[in-house]
Formats: sequence, C-alpha cells, structure tokens
Amino acid sequence: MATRWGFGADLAIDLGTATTVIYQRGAGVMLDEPSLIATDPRTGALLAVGQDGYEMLGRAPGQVQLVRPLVGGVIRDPLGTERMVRHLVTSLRPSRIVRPRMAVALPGHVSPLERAAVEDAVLRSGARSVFTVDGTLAAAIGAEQHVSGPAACLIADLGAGKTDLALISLGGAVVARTLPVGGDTMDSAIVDWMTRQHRLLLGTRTAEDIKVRIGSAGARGPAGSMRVRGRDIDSGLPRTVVVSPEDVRTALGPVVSQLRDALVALIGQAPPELVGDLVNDGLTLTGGGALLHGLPEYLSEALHVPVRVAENPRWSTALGVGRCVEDFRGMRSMLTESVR
Ligand SMILES: Nc1ncnc2c1ncn2[C@@H]1O[C@H](COP(=O)(O)OP(=O)(O)OP(=O)(O)O)[C@@H](O)[C@H]1O
Repeated sequence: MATRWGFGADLAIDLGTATTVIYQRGAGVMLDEPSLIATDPRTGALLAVGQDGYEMLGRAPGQVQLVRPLVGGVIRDPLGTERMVRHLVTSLRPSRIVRPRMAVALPGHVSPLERAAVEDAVLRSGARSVFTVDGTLAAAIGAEQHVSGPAACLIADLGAGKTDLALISLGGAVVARTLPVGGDTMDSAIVDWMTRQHRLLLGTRTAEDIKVRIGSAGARGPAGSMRVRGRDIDSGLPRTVVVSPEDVRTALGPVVSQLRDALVALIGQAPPELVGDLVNDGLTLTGGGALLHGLPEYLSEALHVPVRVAENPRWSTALGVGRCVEDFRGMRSMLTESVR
C-alpha cells in the first residue's frame, strides 16, 4: 500500500480503540490495522503491531504481552500508542527529509490531559506539526454530510470502545454525548450470555465473530445458526454449542436499547427547529458498529426518522479528517493546531 512520499504527503489519522486508519493526502486510505501492540515483558522489545498482533489475541504465550493502547477512545498507554503510531506511519515509508503534518480525530469528551497525550504520541511518531479535529464532525464529513449549513445533521459514530452522538449544525455540535458503550460492550454481552445460558466460556475474538456473522438488532437479522467452540465452565474441557441469531439478538438487546435510549434523550435536548429537520434528514450511522444487521431499521422505527449507514462506515472518520488534510486552508475552522 505504500507510495512515494514527498512534499504534501500529510496524514490523517483515526486512532481508534479497535482500529487505526491512516489516510494520506493525495492518495486516500493507506492503512487499516488493529490498534494493538505485542511486546516482550522481560525486555520491552516490540514484537508485533496491528494485524500481526491481532493474530496472537487469546493465543499468546506468557512471554508475549498484548496491549490495546487505547481504551474507550482515549489513550491509556501513552508509550504504547506512540510506538504503535510510529510503527504504522513508518510502514508507509515516509520521506526522511520532509516530515508530514498530521491531523488526528479526537473524541468530543477528551480532557486536556487526554488531548495532550494524543498530540504527544503523534508528534513523537514523526509529525512536523499536529492538528486535531472533533471526531464526530470528522465522521459526519466523511459520511458526506453537510456540516457547515444550518440544517441539522444527526450522527451516531459506533466505535469499539464508545459511541459518540452529536446533532451538528453550522459546523459544530449543538448537543452531543459520548456513551461508554460500543462494539466491545456487545462482545462482552455475548460472552456473558453464553456463560449464563450455556456455561460456556468464550474468548472475545469468538464473541466478535458471532456478532459480525449472526448478530442483529431487532427482528431483521441473518438466517442460520453458528457452531461455537469454547471452554465448559464446569469441566474446563472444550465444548461446542449451536447458537442461533435469536440467541445473539437477545444477548445484544440491552446494549442496543441503551443506544436507542441515548439517541431519544439527545433528540429531547435539541432545539425544536433542528429536531424538525430530522424528519427528512434523519440519522447517519458511522463506525464499525453501524454494520450490525438490522440496526438502521430498528433505530428508524424507534426514533421515527430515516436512518442511513455511511457508505464506508469504518473509514468515515479517517475520510473526514482526510478531507481536512486535503485542504488545510479551506477546512481551518474544523482544525485545532497543537501549540508546543
Ligand atoms: N459487521 C459488523 N457488525 C457488527 N459490528 C461490527 C461489524 N464490523 C465491525 N464491527 C465492530 O466495529 C467495531 C470497530 O469499529 P471502529 O473501527 O469504528 O472502532 P474504533 O474507531 O476502533 O473504536 P472507538 O471509536 O471506540 O475508538 C468493533 O467492535 C467491531 O467488532
């Protein structure tokens, strides 16, 4: 995926809890890797980053420490984040002479300390200068929404560690909320449900696989059951269970309801003029969680507005930040430059 670098090879980064996506100015999305690093706990040496680390998940021996440096969309391991970003950026083979400007999406709720941690990690990974963009605004731009006009744009960005909701008008969020609920919560709900119903312990990778293949919100889900292997809680031995889409829908029900209730509450806080716009313009879903089967139909029925999924929901934020790096001058009202 690497291309030749040179002047203008600026980067847009969506640093996510589960996935890091990097967009290169003039070239588009160049990298999409799990946000994961594997290190040797005895020496601290970096063993693997991204997909190579993901392959080790749940299978790594004691001498390999697997870390997701971000939790809930914010940095929990600053050094790990810096090493991960540096490795991923370097894998694009940037010029050693001209360091790129980098723009990175930030969740709306970050504290000054969390913001500084992101800016530091990106600066140390080789940036000449760092800009930040509000993540929900970026997701809306990447989903081809008109965020600068007076009409309301309601966005739900469903990530792995959190869900950002915002009602945007005139280039800013009029009301916004971050839920500490995302794809990871869905995976945990499946693990918990399997433990309770079948006394079978699953790894989170298997739970995610179940969610992606037969998970759904509401009645419109995929057909067909799935054979799932895990560890019997009583015997400690391997066991296989057949799981139906209805089972998974039941497991995911409370998480999906939480999302619906938060959207109802957010719309309830919005000015009536903007709420009126939603009858036509509706809700746009971005982030990997937007791909859950039946979610648009379920939310449309619950909220009485049309719901659409962005064309490429997993890349919406990176594409939105990418739009900013393509036109730093024209998009300057969306960008905040880090001053060090
Ligand atoms: N087809 C699918 N159905 C349901 N969930 C999916 C599907 N594909 C991906 N996901 C989920 O989307 C989540 C990852 O989405 P995304 O890459 O947008 O998150 P992130 O940006 O890393 O997280 P955050 O925004 O919380 O920092 C994971 O939980 C993944 O399981």
